[in-house]
Amino acid sequence: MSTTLLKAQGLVKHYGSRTVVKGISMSVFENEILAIIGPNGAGKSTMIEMVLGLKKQDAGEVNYWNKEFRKSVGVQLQSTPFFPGLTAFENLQLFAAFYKKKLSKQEGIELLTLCGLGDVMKTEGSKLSGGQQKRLAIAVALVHNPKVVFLDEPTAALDPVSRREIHQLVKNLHNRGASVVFTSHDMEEVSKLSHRVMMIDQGTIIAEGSAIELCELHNVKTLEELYIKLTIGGLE
Ligand SMILES: Nc1ncnc2c1ncn2[C@@H]1O[C@H](COP(=O)(O)OP(=O)(O)OP(=O)(O)O)[C@@H](O)[C@H]1O
Repeated sequence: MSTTLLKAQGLVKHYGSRTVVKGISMSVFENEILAIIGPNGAGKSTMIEMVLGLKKQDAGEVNYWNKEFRKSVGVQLQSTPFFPGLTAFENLQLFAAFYKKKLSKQEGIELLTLCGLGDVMKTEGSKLSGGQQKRLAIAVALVHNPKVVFLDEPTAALDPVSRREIHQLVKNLHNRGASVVFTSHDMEEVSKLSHRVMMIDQGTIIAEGSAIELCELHNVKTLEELYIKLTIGGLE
């Protein structure tokens, strides 16, 4: 039985009169790749932000495997603001300092190269292309060698080769023992990468299990078919 690294129970979030997360419970286990999927506006990012303590929930609680969890969690949100005037490398150094980690030049070069930014280390972070900024956000999420990494749409807006590189990066993180929680709208990517899938619609979990289990259970061939079946009731 794997260790539970994080357990969220009964999370609720209201915005004005709208309830966008309606009592979601979730766990993250050691060394798993968990995909959170669902339509735009389903509540995925809000859920992740509450789990990370970046947004305050209106009800429910989140427990981590230890009180110092922030030191062991890496986060790439959908948009990461980089510090103006600082290069990609300097941004990475600055984020490392937030985690009280001294980043050697060699470590910084290796991480940026791993994230496909070897050629643009000296370019100002805020002037990188959209896809490169996404990669820098992922590098920042990994700078302190975290045990759990949350990646919110890590491959959105990336070209096909860059996507594959991010897939490899996720596999590498898993191989070195980390857990990865990611969101994506690419069902093929989710099927290939994840061990477990959590499908959210309108603020509630509508399916949970491995992609294979879920397809068998709902008698469909692909996760995309399942997604369509469960979220809009199937195509005629
Ligand atoms: N700060 C906010 N104020 C008001 N409404 C918000 C706020 N943040 C999010 N919402 C609303 O909450 C709902 C859930 O948003 P969320 O970003 O969690 O969805 P998502 O599942 O991550 O969507 P996507 O796939 O498009 O990223 C949406 O209807 C969104 O408009």
